[in-house]
Amino acid sequence: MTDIIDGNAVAAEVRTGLADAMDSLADAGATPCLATVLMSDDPASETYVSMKHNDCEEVGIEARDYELDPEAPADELYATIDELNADPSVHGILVQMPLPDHVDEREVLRRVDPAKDVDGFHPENVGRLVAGHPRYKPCTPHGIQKLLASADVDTEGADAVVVGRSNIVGKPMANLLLQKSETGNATVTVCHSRTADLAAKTRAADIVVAAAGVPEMIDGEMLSEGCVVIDVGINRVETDTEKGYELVGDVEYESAKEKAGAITPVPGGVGPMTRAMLLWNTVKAAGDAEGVAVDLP
Ligand SMILES: NC(=O)C1=CN([C@@H]2O[C@H](COP(=O)(O)OP(=O)(O)OC[C@H]3O[C@@H](n4cnc5c(N)ncnc54)[C@H](OP(=O)(O)O)[C@@H]3O)[C@@H](O)[C@H]2O)C=CC1
Ligand SMILES: Nc1nc(=O)c2c([nH]1)NC[C@@H]1CN(c3ccc(C(=O)N[C@@H](CCC(=O)O)C(=O)O)cc3)C=[N+]21
Repeated sequence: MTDIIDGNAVAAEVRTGLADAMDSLADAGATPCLATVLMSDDPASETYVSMKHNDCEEVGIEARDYELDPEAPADELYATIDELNADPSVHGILVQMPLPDHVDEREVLRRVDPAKDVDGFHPENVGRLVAGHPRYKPCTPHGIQKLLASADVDTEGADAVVVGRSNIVGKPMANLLLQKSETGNATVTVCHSRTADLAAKTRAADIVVAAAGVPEMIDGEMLSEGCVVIDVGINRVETDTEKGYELVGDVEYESAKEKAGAITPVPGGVGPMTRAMLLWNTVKAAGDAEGVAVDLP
């Protein structure tokens, strides 16, 4: 029987598990606060930001919403970040990606105070992760670690293939799996659009993490019997339905499910975990900033 890894359920456990830390912070008179900054009118980005606000409300994190006109000068965004960096009541800052073309994304990532960088994208936090002493793990790979643990997947000595080498998913995922730690110790191969024979790599893998952004590119033929499949892809594919689109992953779910020992669905797999780990990082940020020891799930 294939184990369908339920991201909604594991994410709900993470949110419930944050209650102890929230209590410790409340005892110290502190309320964690996340500021989200949206400079886009892309409907998907708007949906994600509003879901993040709902999540915050559920666990008692204060969420502040900053919205900038996508046509506004980049300096306005930089000034907003500076203001949030300087505000001691803000513990975490999330600048929703992608940003308009005229904004220098690298400048944005450098500009966020690394102590408030709950995405884990600042070069200092990236360096700490690679060096093996992370402060904030990027939410998607961190969430995937929790999903693997929930399904009792032993990464030690496993052959893991990560498809995709982006700074927000592929690279940090590969680094975490490689880490000399309980949730690492895998032998990691990172594939990308120039990989010569992707199917040969994925077929040799015990764990496949698909994060390419190409709908259903990995099918059952490309997988070995009993492997673990983590589908990060969130692709909107047009349909005749009322919504006008359907979400599909980077994995062809039906054929992959026949081969896999465990698999994450889309939606309801990695996505909810990304949001849950954002809360986790925000509570950690608040604990660090307020000098309160917090017990995190
Ligand atoms: N579930 C969640 O919480 C999240 C989901 N996502 C989703 O995950 C997917 C990936 O996101 P992100 O990492 O930001 O994407 P990027 O577009 O930044 O990176 C995609 C990576 O996949 C590689 N790639 C593209 N096509 C192929 C191919 N045919 N074969 C092998 N590799 C390929 C690219 O290679 P190259 O470097 O050579 O161009 C690149 O390294 C998207 O669908 C995104 O929506 C993203 C973040 C969070
Ligand atoms: N600074 C920044 N940090 C991010 O973490 C970040 C970002 N920018 N830009 C975009 C990507 C994408 N991302 C998702 C998070 C949750 C779902 C999610 O919750 N998905 C639900 C479905 C959502 C729906 O219904 O549309 C699911 O898979 O079940 C998806 C995608 C975070 N990202």
